[in-house]
This record gives sequence, structure tokens and C-alpha cells, in this order.
Amino acid sequence: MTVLVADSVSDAALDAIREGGHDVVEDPGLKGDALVDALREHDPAVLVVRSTKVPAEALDAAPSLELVVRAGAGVDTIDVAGASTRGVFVANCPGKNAAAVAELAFGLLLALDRRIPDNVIAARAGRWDKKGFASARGVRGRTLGLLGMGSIGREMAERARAFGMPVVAWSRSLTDDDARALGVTRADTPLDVARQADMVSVHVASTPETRHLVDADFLEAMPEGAALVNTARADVVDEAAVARAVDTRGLRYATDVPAGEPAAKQGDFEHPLADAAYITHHVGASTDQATEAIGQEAARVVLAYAETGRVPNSVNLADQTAATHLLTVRHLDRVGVLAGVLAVVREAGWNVQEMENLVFTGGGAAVARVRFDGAPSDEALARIREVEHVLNATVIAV
Ligand SMILES: NC(=O)c1ccc[n+]([C@@H]2O[C@H](COP(=O)([O-])OP(=O)(O)OC[C@H]3O[C@@H](n4cnc5c(N)ncnc54)[C@H](O)[C@@H]3O)[C@@H](O)[C@H]2O)c1
Ligand SMILES: O=C(O)[C@H](O)COP(=O)(O)O
Repeated sequence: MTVLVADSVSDAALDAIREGGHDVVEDPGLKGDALVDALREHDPAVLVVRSTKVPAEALDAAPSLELVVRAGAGVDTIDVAGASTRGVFVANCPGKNAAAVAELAFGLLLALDRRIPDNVIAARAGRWDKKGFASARGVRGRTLGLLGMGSIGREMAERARAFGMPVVAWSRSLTDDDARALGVTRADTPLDVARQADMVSVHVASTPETRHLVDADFLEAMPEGAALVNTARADVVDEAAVARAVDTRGLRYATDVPAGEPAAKQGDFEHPLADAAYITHHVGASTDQATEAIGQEAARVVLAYAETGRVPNSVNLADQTAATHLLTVRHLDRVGVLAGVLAVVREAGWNVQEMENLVFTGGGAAVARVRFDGAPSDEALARIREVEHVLNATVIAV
């Protein structure tokens, strides 16, 4: 299998994939047209990326492409819907960089409270200002608000405990039991978080539903002088509203994912909040520990797919198909039996949603399970039972 790796992943990951007998083409600088050209040239079965964008055009460039692995968490950079329509799997490495991101997010919260970057900048500029930097609110006893209690949100809650910060959290699927187990107070809405928290950290995925989750109303509901940290994605926060809240309500803001983040790893950077906010360079996941963990998981996904055809961490396989019925066919393990069964399935108008065939050890028999949607009929079932080498067939509703 050819595996094109278009971003920096750990050497150990590349070695593991090579040791699995696969050809690895590594070119960490591939972006835009260069990525499309490389996909066309190498026609890989697997593409491994970090934040590099994978649009429909890239998916179309490699006819043999079967799997895109996001060596990270967020898949908003990949045309997942486009991959689905092309029958291409997309998988990520959930949770493997969560501790690293939480470490940065907490660093930014503390930096906002104590103005650490400004302290440093002043000292570097030859200015001593103990008087100017001598006031800070402190974080112990202050309420931390969390939006999103996935892997990173949970890591944040753990760290908040160590800093003596009560946590109020909103997450779309957070239950009271989950909240109790995590030692956080569950909020019904994001606005409830805004109202109760002194500092808020954002950890939801970027989706159409989470766009501008932090908007003018949210910022208005936060107390004066509150702090906000965004290590999720730029579009989750309305940056124009943030700029106004910085001016009018003393909001303190830090982001690792500024709007207009350059695709290139180095180059010029301009941002309207560059002076008023603390902006880091999308490095939340960039610790050695996270890089190792992500690399290991990305390699595991590639190798598992190559060896089993199954995709760990797939983000575009239907959790639940439209199947309404399960057809179970016990049959002798002979050539052509399944073709005979499927011919009847097709004529009956049953749409196959899931299918597997398991062979019994030593017995020469097998069992096929076909989940389908369509109206089952006794007549079709009777015809399946008559297919040569079929031992038995049943249909149940699922
Ligand atoms: N700055 C960085 O370097 C960095 C690193 C890793 C992840 N991230 C970002 O952080 C995000 C969270 O990472 P994670 O590891 O916690 O992921 P996760 O999948 O464990 O958690 C995602 C969270 O987003 C919420 N969510 C997803 N879709 C939603 C929707 N439609 N409406 C409301 N909530 C929704 C989930 O409920 C969950 O709380 C990633 O999606 C990524 O964008 C950034
Ligand atoms: O979603 C993620 O995992 C992060 O945004 C990390 O991005 P990176 O792989 O470019 O560091």
C-alpha cells in the first residue's frame, strides 16, 4: 500500500508503517496545488495529514485513495462529506493530544491573569515595571467555564481542580451523572456558562452548529474583565465581537487558533487582535509527548486498516444505518452461494446496508448476515432457502 504523509509526523510512526510493508512517501510541506499534484503522482491508498487542508479536489486527484488519517483531533480541515460520497474513510486520533492542548489552554489562562507575556516583553525591552504588573486577580476560587467536555474539556476540568477552580461546563451531551463524575457543575446552555464563569475556555469542535458559539450575547453575559481562551477553532468565536468586548468590557482574550491562520508554517502574520490579545501559533498539540502519541495512533490506524480492512476512529461511517431487517443465511462454504442469495435480494428490492460472512472452523459451513432496508417477503425468503447449498435463512426486524 502507498501511504502519502503530507505533514510532520513522528519518525517512529513512519518506521512502523514501513515495517508493516508499506511504501511511505513523506513530504511534510505539501499544501494546496502541491498536495493535489503529489496525490496525482503517487496515487496513494492512504493520505496522512495534520492541519493540511484536504478539499474535494485533493480527494479526486488519487483514484486509489481509500483512507485519510487526520494525525490530530479536528477534522474540519478535511472535506469529510466529500470523502463519504467517494467511499473514502476519514479517521482521526481522538484524545491523543488532549493533555498538550489543556496544558497550553491553562498556560494562557494563567498568562491572562498575570500578564506574563507583557512582563516578559517589558523586561526584554529594558523596562522594569513591578508597579505596573503588580496587580492580578488570581485564579484560586474563580469559576472556570468550559464549553465542550470532550477529551480536552475533561483534561481542563482535572487541571482546574489542582488550581482550586470550581468548573461550570456546557457540552451538548453532558449528563448530570457525567458532570458529577467529573466534579463539574453542568450548565444548561452556553449562556449559563458565560453568566457564571470568571474565565472561559472553549473546546468544542468546529461545525456549522458551533460557529460563533461565543458571540456578542455570550460576551455580554460574561462579567466585566473576564478572560476567554480559545484553543479550539477560530470560527467557534466571533472575533469581531471579541474585539469590541476587549475595548468596552475589559475582556482579556487569548487564542491559539486566530482567524486567518496562515496555511504555511512560517511567514508574515497580521491580526486585528495581535496587540490586544495573546495569540499563540496553533501549537496546542505541539509537544513531543503529543507528537509521539499522535504518531503512534496514526500508524495504528493505517496498519489496522491494511491488515483488517476496518478503520479505527472512523469519523464518517454511519453509526446507525437505515437497515430495518436482518437476513441470516446459514450455508455451505462454497463458491457462488452468496451471489445466488444476493441475486434474490436484488430482485426483492432490498437495499443492503451492512453485510458479513463468517466461516465455521472445520465445518465447511458459514453464516452470512445481511442488514437491509426494504419490505421482507415470505416469497423472497423461500427463494433464498432454495439457493443451492443454503442450509437455512431467516429474516427479523432490527
Ligand atoms: N489548538 C490545537 O492545537 C488543537 C489541538 C487539538 C484539538 N483542537 C480543537 O479542539 C477541538 C476539541 O478537541 P477534543 O480532542 O476535545 O475533541 P472531542 O471530539 O473529544 O470533543 C469535541 C467536543 O465538541 C463538541 N461538539 C462536536 N460537535 C458539536 C456540535 N455540533 N454542537 C455542539 N458541540 C459539538 C462535542 O460534544 C465535544 O464536547 C477539536 O475539534 C479541534 O478543533 C485544537
Ligand atoms: O485538531 C488538532 O488536532 C489540532 O488543531 C492540531 O493541529 P496540528 O496537527 O496542526 O498541530
